[in-house]
Amino acid sequence: MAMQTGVGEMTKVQNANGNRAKTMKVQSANGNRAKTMKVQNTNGNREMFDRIILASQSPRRRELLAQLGLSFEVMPAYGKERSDAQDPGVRVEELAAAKAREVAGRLEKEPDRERLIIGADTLVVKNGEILGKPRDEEDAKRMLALLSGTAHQVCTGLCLILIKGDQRVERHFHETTHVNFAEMTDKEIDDYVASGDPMDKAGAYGIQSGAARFVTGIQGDYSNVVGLPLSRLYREMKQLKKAPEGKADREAACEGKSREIKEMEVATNQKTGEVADQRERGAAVDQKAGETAAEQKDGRAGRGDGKEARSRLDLQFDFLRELDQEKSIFRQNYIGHHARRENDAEHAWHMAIMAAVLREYANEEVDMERVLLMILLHDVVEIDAGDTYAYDEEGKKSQKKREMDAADRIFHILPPDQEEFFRGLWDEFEAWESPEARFARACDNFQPMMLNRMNGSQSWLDHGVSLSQVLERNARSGEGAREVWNYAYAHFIVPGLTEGKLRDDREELRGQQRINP
Ligand SMILES: Cc1cn([C@H]2C[C@H](O)[C@@H](COP(=O)(O)OP(=O)(O)OP(=O)(O)O)O2)c(=O)[nH]c1=O
Repeated sequence: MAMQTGVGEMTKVQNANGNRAKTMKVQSANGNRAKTMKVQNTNGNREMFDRIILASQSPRRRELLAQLGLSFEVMPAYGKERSDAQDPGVRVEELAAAKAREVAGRLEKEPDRERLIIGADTLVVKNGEILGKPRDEEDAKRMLALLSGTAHQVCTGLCLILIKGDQRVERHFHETTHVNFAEMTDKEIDDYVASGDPMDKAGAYGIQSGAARFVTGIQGDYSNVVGLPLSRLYREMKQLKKAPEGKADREAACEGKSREIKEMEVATNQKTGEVADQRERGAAVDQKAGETAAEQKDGRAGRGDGKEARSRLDLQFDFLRELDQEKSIFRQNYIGHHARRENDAEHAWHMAIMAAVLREYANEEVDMERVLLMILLHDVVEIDAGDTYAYDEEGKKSQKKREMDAADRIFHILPPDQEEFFRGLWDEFEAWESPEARFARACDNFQPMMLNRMNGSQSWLDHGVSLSQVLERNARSGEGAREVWNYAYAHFIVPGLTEGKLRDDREELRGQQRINP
C-alpha cells in the first residue's frame, strides 16, 4: 500500500532508439545505467502521450508497463496513503489516486508538454477481509493460512492523471481477478515466508514468483494480480488520448465535484459520530430515569426527543438520507460479471425488476405495489445489522434480534403514520405469510442464484456451500412462484452441482427425500 524510496530517486525507462529499437534502458536520475531489458513492441509514444510517468516503486509494475512498449519514467510517490473505504474497489482507487496526485502535484510546477501520471494499488480480499502487505512474518503466515485451499480476489485500482496545459483530467478504475489456492501445509507456509518473497506483496504472496506452485487457477487478468491490469490500462489510455478537449473539461469538473462530495461525506461522518454520542448520552440519562432495559438497548431512548419539533418533510428526508447507507452495504455475492460484490441497494433494485417481470408466475394474485415496497425495504435493517450471508450459520443465530432492533430504530425516523405503514410492510415480508410476502421472498432467493450462475458460482466457492444448504435456503421458494423455482433449480443449481461448484451431499439428501423441488 505504501511506498517510499530514496529522496529524489527517479528512473527513466525509454526506447533506446526511437520506434525501431528493440531495447529499453533503465537509468537512474544521476545517469548511471541501472540495467537493460528487451521489449518486443516498440511502437513508441507517438500515438500515446508525450511523457508518461509511473508513480510507483514497484519493480513488477515497471516491468509490466514496459511490456506496452512505451517510453516512460518512474517516480515513486512519497508518503503513506490511507483510505478507510470498506469496499475494496473504492479503496484501491483511492490509494492509487493518492499516489498519482502526489506525483502530479510535484509535476504541476513544471510548465511542460502533455504528461500522463499512472498510480496503482493492489489489495487481496478474502471473505470481505482486505489484506495489504504483511506487517511481519507472523502476519504473512496468518494471511497465507487464510488463503490456503480457498478462493480469493485480487483487486488493483488505477488512477490516470493527464495534465495538458492548464487542463487536468483524472480517471479511476479497478479490476478484480479471482485466484484459487491449493492447500498449503504449515511447513510450506513457513518455508515460503522464510524465502522473503511475501513481505513486499499484498496478501503475502507473489503469483509470478514463489507462490506460483500454490495457485490452482485464476479467473481474470493475470497482470492485474502482479500489480497492473495491462489490457484495461492500455484501453483506458487510448480512450483518454482520444477524449476531445470538451470532455476533458467536463471530467475535470467532475473530479472537483467528487472531491466536494467526499468532503461532505467526511462532514456527515463527523455528524453521525456526534449523533451517536448524543444517543449514548441520551441513553445514560434515560438509564438514570429508570427507562426500561429494552428501550436503552434498541436506542429508542433519547432518539424520539425533538422528533415532534421537526416537520413532516424533515422526518421524511431524514429517512431517505438514512437509506443512502444501503448503497455501502456489500453482500457476499458478486455482481454478474465478477467485478465486485453487490451492494444492498443494487440487490433490492434488481429484485424489484425481477418481481415485475416474473409477476405472471406468482402462485397467487398479488398486490404489486406492496410486493415492490416490501422488496425495496426488506434490507434497510442491514444499515445497522449488517449483511448476514445466507449460509452463515453462526451469524444467523443473532440475525433476528439484530434486525428487529434495527427496524425499531430506522422506521422510527419516519412520521408516525408512515412508520406504521412501512414497518408493517417489513414485518409482513419477515412473517412470510401473505401472497405478496411469499412472492417477494421467492425473488429474494432467485436473484442471487441467478447472479451466482452468471459469475461462475463464486460466492458458493468462497464459502464451500453445499446442495443441502441451497435447498434449505430455498425450502419455501416454490410457495411464491413454483414454475420459477423449478426453472432456477434446473438452470442455476443443477449446473453448479455438475460443475463441482456446489458441494455434493446428495447421498445424505436422498435419505431425506429432498432431491426434487
Ligand atoms: C497478489 C500479488 C501482489 N503483488 C504485489 C503488487 C504490488 O507491488 C504489491 C502491493 O502493494 P502496493 O501498495 O499496491 O504497491 P507497491 O507499494 O509495491 O508499489 P507502489 O505503491 O509504489 O506502486 O503486491 C505481486 O507482486 N504479486 C502478487 O501475486
